[in-house]
Amino acid sequence: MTPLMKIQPFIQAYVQAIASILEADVTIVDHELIRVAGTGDYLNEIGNAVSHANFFEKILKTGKGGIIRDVNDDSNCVGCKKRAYCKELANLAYPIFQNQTVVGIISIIAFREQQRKNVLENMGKLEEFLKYMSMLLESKLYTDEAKSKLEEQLKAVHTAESAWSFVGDSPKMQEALRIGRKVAKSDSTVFLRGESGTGKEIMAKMIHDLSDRREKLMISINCAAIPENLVESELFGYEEGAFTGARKHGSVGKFELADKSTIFLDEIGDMPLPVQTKLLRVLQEKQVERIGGRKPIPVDIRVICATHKNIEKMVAEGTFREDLYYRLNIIPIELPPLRMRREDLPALITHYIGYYNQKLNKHLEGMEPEALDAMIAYDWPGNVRELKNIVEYLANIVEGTHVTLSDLPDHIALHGSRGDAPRSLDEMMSDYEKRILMRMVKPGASLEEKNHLADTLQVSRATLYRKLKKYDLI
Ligand SMILES: Nc1ncnc2c1ncn2[C@@H]1O[C@H](COP(=O)(O)OP(=O)(O)OP(=O)(O)O)[C@@H](O)[C@H]1O
Repeated sequence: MTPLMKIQPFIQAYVQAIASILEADVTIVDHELIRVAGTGDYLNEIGNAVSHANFFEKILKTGKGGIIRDVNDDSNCVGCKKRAYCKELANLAYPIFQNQTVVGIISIIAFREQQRKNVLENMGKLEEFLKYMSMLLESKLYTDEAKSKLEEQLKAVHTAESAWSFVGDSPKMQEALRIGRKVAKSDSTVFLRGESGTGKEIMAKMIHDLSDRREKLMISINCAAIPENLVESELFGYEEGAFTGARKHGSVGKFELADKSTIFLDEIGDMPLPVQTKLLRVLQEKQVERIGGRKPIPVDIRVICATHKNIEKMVAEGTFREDLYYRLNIIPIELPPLRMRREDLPALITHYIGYYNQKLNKHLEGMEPEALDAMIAYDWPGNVRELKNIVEYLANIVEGTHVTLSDLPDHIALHGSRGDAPRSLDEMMSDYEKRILMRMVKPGASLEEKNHLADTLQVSRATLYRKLKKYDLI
C-alpha cells in the first residue's frame, strides 16, 4: 500500500475541507497514479487509475508543480486517451513529498467555466496554497511513519520479553493478584506500590493484558530514567520549532502513542513538579497539548503508575502534588517484598531454573537442601529481580544437576545451615573457608599456581597445603 493510501480516510476528509473553502474540486493521487481522494465527479473514482498520465508523470518526475489551462489546447494533454471526453477545464497541481521523494500529487480542478476563470485569475495564490497543503500532508506522513516505526520497535521489545507470568501463592501475593485481575476491565487509575524488583511492571502488564485495551501496546515510561528537562517532551510531544534542537516535523509524545491503550508511568515519584501539573491536566481533561502546539489532542488512555518511594511523605514535604496524588491513588495495589513472603521462594526458584534451562540450554534440576535453606534465609533486598539474576548466574556456572551451598555467592551462602542442628562458629568458618578454596584452586592446578595462591591469600605454603588436604581438594 502506498504511503498516501495508508492514510486515505484522513486525506479524503482533508480534500473535502479544502474543496469547500476554494469552491473548486480537489483530488489527490499517489505515485502509482491511483486516485486516493477526490471531490465532485471524482468522489466515485477513488481507487481507480487516473488519466492525465503525461501531466502527472511529469510532476512525479520533476518534483515541480504544473498547470493545464485548457484541456483542448495544452501540450500536457497531447496523447491522452481521454482528451476527447475529458470533463476538466483546468488543473493546477503540486507534488506531495515524503523524505524528499514525490509520493503523490494534490490538484485543484475546474469542471465549470467560472471555476476555470477563478483558478487562472488566482493562480499565484492557489499555487502557494497548494504548496502549504502539500507541506501539511508531508508532516502528517512523517508523524504517522515515526509513530508506526516506534510502535514496531516497541512491539519487538514486547515480544522479545516473555509474557508476564506471576509466581506466588503467598496470601499477600494472592491478594495483590486478586485486586489486579478484578480491576483490569475498568479504566480506573491503578497505583502500584512496592520496593524495587517486586513485580510492579509485570503487574501493570498483566492488568493491561487482561483489559479490553490489550490489542494495543502498553506504553511504558520510566520517569526516573529520563533527564528532567526531557520528561515533558517525551510525555507530551512537541511541534516543530518548539525549542532549540526540536526535530523537524516535531515529535509524538507517549500519551498520544498510548491513545486507546494503557500508559505505565514507572517511578512517578521522580516526575518533576511542572510535569506533574501538566499530567494532572491531561487526566482531568483527557487531552494533551504538545509543547509549542496550539490545539489540544484528545486521548483515550488508562493510566497505571508505580513508585517505590514514600509518596505520602513527598506530599507532606511538598515535592509531590496532593491533588495529583488523589487523582492517581484510586486503586492502590501493594506488592510485598520477597522477605515478607519467603514461602514464595521455592516456587520462584523452580520457575526461574526452568526459564534459564530453556534459555541457556542447561539441565539444572534443583537445589541441595542446604543451598535452598540459604536462599530462603537471605533477605533479598533486590527482590525478585535479584533472585532472577542469581538463578541466571547459577544456571551458567553449576556443572552438576543440583545447586550446592558452595555454588552460591558468598553473601547468600553465609545464610546457609546444615540440617536442623545449630552449628558452631568453627563449623561455619570451615564451610566458608572450604568454599573460598574451592573457588580459587582450579582442578589440576600446578605447584607454581598453588604457591602463587598462598602468596595471594597471605598464608604460608604449608598452611595452604594443610587446608587443601583437610577439605579433600588435593
Ligand atoms: N511474582 C513474580 N513472578 C515471577 N517473576 C517476577 C515476579 N515479580 C517480579 N518478577 C520478575 O522480576 C523482575 C523485576 O520485576 P519488575 O520489573 O516488574 O519489578 P518492579 O517492581 O517494576 O521494579 P522497579 O521498581 O525496579 O522498576 C522482572 O524480570 C519480573 O519478570
